[in-house]
Amino acid sequence: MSARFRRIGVVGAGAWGTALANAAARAGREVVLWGRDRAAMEAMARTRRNETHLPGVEIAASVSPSPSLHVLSDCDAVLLVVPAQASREAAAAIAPQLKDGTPVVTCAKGIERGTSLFMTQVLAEACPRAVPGILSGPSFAADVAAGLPTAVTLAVQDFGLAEALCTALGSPSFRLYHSDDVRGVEIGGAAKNVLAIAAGIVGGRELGASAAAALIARGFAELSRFGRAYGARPETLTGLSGLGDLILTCSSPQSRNYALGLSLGRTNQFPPNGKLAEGAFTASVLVAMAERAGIDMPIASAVEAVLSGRDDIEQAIGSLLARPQKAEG
Ligand SMILES: NC(=O)C1=CN([C@@H]2O[C@H](COP(=O)(O)OP(=O)(O)OC[C@H]3O[C@@H](n4cnc5c(N)ncnc54)[C@H](OP(=O)(O)O)[C@@H]3O)[C@@H](O)[C@H]2O)C=CC1
Ligand SMILES: O=C(CO)COP(=O)(O)O
Repeated sequence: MSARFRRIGVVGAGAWGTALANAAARAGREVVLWGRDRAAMEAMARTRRNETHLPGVEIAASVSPSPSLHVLSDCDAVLLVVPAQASREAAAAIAPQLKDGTPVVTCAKGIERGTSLFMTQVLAEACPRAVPGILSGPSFAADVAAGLPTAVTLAVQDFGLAEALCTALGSPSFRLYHSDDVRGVEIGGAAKNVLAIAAGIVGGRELGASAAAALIARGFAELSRFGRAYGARPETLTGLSGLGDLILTCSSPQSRNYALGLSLGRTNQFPPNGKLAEGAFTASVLVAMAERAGIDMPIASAVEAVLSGRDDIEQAIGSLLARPQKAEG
């Protein structure tokens, strides 16, 4: 039993929040799962299911779903698991409840539009008394909830705290690697979502396995260039939260970002189900930040041009094929 992190708060009862609540319970923690929809949280407490966001999964006995923010006041650490663009609002809402110095680990993958801030920077502004961290890596909520083997990275500036949090939340099926490269971890998660939309387009247009592999390799070059410019360490970019998550998200229709691209590639239409694809919200801010830093990101730029309606899919694919790099890197 981790005496330091007995009680964990999970803020956001979507697919990933619910899966992480169960993972923390599996690690032996007492968990409160907060969601903003009172009726949904009451139903979750009663039925032990979250059929809206994570169907077919039983919520563990040591997870207490609640619509009340007060339940966070005696949490030893909090996971913030809402969409990237909602993170500021959610962090500000929980801030008055938390004890000074509570670790708050954001699990969102994106960059805030309007401010161009990474997720832990948003946290630092909206919840200044918390210690910010980030959890990211290749992990579908359904896989984690099913207890399938997954491995992700949790980064906090204080390496010892990162290690302690990993010990408290990890289990044999949910392996947590600790890091103090906060920026590197958050960049990987944000950038890979945009690149996965391009991978989906390539899949949807049936351009072949060779093109799919080229897209991942060249996408990784873009992610790495962006990461280097914004302070990521090389070993983080080649690790779980960078290359690892890029490979997962660029190769599986289970990914909502890939599925968005797949639909665009097949039918030129957005998918009808309206599921959260973070890359669609991150593309414009990622490309603008790349331009400001003087970085070439042709794949991300092609995605942004399609999403903003400037290019159709044929133009986007054409611009990718027409822009060979002089040298790799
Ligand atoms: N699903 C996955 O496999 C993984 C997801 N992630 C990341 O986790 C983040 C969340 O994704 P995921 O859980 O899948 O998304 P979902 O769409 O399943 O759930 C999002 C949840 O956030 C809640 N929410 C939205 N806005 C607010 C707000 N302003 N205040 C409070 N709660 C809010 C929603 O509430 P309501 O139901 O009321 O709308 C919903 O419960 C994303 O950044 C995603 O990239 C990371 C790894 C894996
Ligand atoms: O981040 C994820 C897996 O690591 C989930 O990917 P999607 O958000 O594209 O579904």
